[in-house]
Amino acid sequence: MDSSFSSFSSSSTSVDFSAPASDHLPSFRNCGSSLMDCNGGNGRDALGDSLTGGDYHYVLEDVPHLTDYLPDLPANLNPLQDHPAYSAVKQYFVNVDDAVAQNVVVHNNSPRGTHFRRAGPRQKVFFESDEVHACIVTCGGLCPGLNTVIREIVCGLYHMYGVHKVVGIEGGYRGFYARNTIPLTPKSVNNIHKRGGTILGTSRGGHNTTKIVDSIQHRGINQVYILGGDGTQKGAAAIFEEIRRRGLKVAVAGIPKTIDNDIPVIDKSFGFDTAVEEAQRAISAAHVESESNENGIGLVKLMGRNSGFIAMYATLASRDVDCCLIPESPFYLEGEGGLFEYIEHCIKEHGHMVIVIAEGAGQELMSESIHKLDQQDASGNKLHQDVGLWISQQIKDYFKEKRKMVINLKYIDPTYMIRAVPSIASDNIFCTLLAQSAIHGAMAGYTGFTVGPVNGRHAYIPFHRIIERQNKVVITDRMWARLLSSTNQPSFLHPKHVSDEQNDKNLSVQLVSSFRKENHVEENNVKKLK
Ligand SMILES: Nc1ncnc2c1ncn2[C@@H]1O[C@H](COP(=O)(O)OP(=O)(O)O)[C@@H](O)[C@H]1O
Ligand SMILES: O=P(O)(O)OC[C@H]1O[C@](O)(COP(=O)(O)O)[C@@H](O)[C@@H]1O
Ligand SMILES: [Mg+2]
Repeated sequence: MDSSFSSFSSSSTSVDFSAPASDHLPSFRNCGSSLMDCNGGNGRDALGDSLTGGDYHYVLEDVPHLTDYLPDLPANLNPLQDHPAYSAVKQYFVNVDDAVAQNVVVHNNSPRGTHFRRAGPRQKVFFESDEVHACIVTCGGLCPGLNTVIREIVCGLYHMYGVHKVVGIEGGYRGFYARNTIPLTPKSVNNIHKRGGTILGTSRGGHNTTKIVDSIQHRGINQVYILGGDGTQKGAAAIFEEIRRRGLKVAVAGIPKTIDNDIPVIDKSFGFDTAVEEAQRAISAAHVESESNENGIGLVKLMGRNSGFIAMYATLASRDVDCCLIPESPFYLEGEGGLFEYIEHCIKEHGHMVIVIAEGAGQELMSESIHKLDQQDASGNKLHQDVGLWISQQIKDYFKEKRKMVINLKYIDPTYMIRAVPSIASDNIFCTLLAQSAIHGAMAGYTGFTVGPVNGRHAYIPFHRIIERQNKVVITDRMWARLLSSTNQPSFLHPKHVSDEQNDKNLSVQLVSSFRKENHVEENNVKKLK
């Protein structure tokens, strides 16, 4: 095998079709969490030669199908073929072997690499319309667009597939076993997309796989639509495994929700654009305040627990921001090239400045200067200390005590306002497509998948690819370089400290401490912070 192939096979269960067609087993591919014969006797269309025996280095990271463990499941023709709106569409159904490439930037000798099954309606469905009993649950933090996805799942099931039994699970995962369900109809959800939040309620914690699957089984639910972030998708994967173990005809579909944009593989999560848009209002306010006061500093804290995408994109969009601090890019306060020096430069040069800080930035600095509290939320996510308040105080103290300068710092914390708003128009369309892709996948018998755009095309992605890591800003990528060039802020890093391992979770700390050691910043800095 060509050694270059290894970089394309990020999952340990990936199957390599790189060998010549005659050499490999054409019916094998990666079906979610286990390797299966997905081609024989399972009622599914066989994969065409183009998928399995075509060009070299083609990997399909496929999702499970109900017929993988229920081989005698009968298929029916998709009712959409008689639907007045869709039947006129040329090629409305996706081809059975359509796949979406994970890598679209290639060289003339590149392997074809990893692909995901393309989302969309299939000619064959594995559920009769009147047999479907679907449920929808929303888990984790809020995100603009949740209600739109709920609405579009309900309306899509009703209007595209004639499904009339859809219920909502109240209050996140624990609602499966602790609450009654809410009947959902196109009428009851008609206006919900105009509201922020989730009409179903949400929660952290409370994931009990056995109790949840008992409830699904007991209620006769056979399609489960799960809206949530990385934690939720882990929970969805556990639910799917238990359903498969029990041999139930229940499709489990995940719809990725995260305002932090921390879910990997997909291009972007819904609500993210709304959040960036809403953040502009806070940044503009910070700019106005800072411009109007002598030595004004406007400081805005935005969400981003481990990933700084909202801060980065809001900064790039605004152009009013002079410094953006994110969890992925360590920084330091004092000394040459530090934040304080840069603030002083901006104030002297322009008379004011705007700083955007993501909530997860600078946590390692804070823990050096204040008592560290190792707290978690009910889902096990690390609870951060308020970096906005902390850094405001650090800046004020430094300029008052060390520089004898009067500064006017205005701290704006719009975090919950940003995620509680209704989604903007482009997110509404995105939510609609996600909901419809999820419905088509479940009706076609796929299960154990998350739906999302990969290079602009919706795909079914196995859970393990979604939950194996978090999506982070790569500070050696062009986007971060664009940000640095737009704000003119220091990178806070010596180039030699930036390695390929930069997304290692310990790297922030390593980078900061190695920088300090080499530049003798530690003594001066940490003591002063204390
Ligand atoms: N590893 C896990 N296994 C099973 N369930 C999980 C796991 N991590 C989180 N969950 C559940 O998923 C739900 C949402 O997780 P959380 O991390 O709060 O939000 P998000 O899904 O937005 O990341 C919670 O109900 C939590 O109990
Ligand atoms: O206060 P809450 O509701 O726990 O939410 C805070 C967290 O929720 C988020 O907005 C999103 O997190 P999730 O996507 O994991 O739900 C984070 O940015 C933030 O740290
Ligand atoms: Mg999360």
